[in-house]
Amino acid sequence: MIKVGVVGGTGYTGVELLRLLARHPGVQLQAITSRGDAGMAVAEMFPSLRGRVDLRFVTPADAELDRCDVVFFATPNGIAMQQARELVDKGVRVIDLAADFRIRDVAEWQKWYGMTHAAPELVAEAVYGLPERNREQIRSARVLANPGCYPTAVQLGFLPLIEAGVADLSHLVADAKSGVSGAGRKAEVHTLFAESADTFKAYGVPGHRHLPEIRQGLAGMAGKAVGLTFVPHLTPMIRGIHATLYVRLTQDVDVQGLFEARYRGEPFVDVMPAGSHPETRSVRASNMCRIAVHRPQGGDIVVVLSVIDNLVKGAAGQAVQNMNIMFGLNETLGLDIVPVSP
Ligand SMILES: NC(=O)C1=CN([C@@H]2O[C@H](COP(=O)(O)OP(=O)(O)OC[C@H]3O[C@@H](n4cnc5c(N)ncnc54)[C@H](OP(=O)(O)O)[C@@H]3O)[C@@H](O)[C@H]2O)C=CC1
Ligand SMILES: CC(=O)N[C@@H](CCC(=O)OP(=O)(O)O)C(=O)O
Repeated sequence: MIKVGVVGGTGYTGVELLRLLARHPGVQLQAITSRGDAGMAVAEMFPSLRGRVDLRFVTPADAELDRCDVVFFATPNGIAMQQARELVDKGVRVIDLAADFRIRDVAEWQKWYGMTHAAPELVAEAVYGLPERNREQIRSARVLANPGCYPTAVQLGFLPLIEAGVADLSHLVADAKSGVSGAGRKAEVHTLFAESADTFKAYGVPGHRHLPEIRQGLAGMAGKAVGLTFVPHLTPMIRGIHATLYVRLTQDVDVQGLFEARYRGEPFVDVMPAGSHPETRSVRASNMCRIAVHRPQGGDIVVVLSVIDNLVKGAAGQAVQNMNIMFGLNETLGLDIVPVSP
């Protein structure tokens, strides 16, 4: 059994991790932290976990995380980087759901995240956990940077076209919409029901912190820098990301065949039949990314539609997928979930 610690068990990605780990046959939950609710039974805060998780929250200081085999950080940016060194030195593997280890250029990270990096030497060795791209490196990772939610949906949608060298790399466009749980559980005015329901808006147009992460990933696929416009939107739904991507083809290819070939055998990417329009509802609560590819009126613009659940393939589910790979388990263990519909 893999002994697991979760730092940040009271947040949305934290409770999603608990939902997945509680039914994972290879895992034993060892410690779940909360600073403010230490002492409370986890199942008292989250009755959905009654009969599944019998631990109480403990403070991070009391969690004895060094007794774990792996620790998930489901915490705000800037927390994992303070504790990862000590854990890794004690042989504990770290999976960070935040962005501390995602950007290889530390100066670039510091610019976008507005803080000084506490463990730049670990950034160099950290592995970016997008299994469809980095599966081999993930196996031996000691520090795993779990991708952001928008970056997961966007990168999986662009990947086959960029790897095949058929995309105009100077003008990639990603128009993405997220449910409100993407902003986390902490209280903020813009996520109040009366502020976020029955309305729709873009944000972060001049520059969102996922822009450098996506650009880095796409440049890695292309072998050179890419030009990307990324516009996130907040939609009045709880879960889900819908990314609409626009790519100009530089040569005539069978795009449907290209996507099907690239993702054949991938357990968590479903290339839908030509002409499909995937809904976020079709992946809700599951680790699946569903993709449809269009070429409107047979022109040279490809429109890719990519949907994920931001809390699962966009966070906790992908983190468990990465843990499975890191520990040599079947990659789908604990993740065989039929989406909730409606
Ligand atoms: N929501 C989403 O869809 C996605 C989120 N992410 C990333 O995952 C991380 C967690 O997000 P999310 O679950 O939404 O956030 P929440 O705000 O819902 O939860 C944050 C958690 O972190 C804990 N926490 C806060 N500060 C500290 C601290 N200084 N030390 C230890 N624990 C702390 C809180 O617990 P307590 O206060 O009880 O200690 C809480 O459990 C973030 O970095 C986010 O950017 C990534 C992809 C998608
Ligand atoms: C809807 C919403 O607010 N989404 C968040 C992104 C989700 C997230 O937490 O991503 P990171 O892990 O990279 O920080 C945002 O735009 O800030």
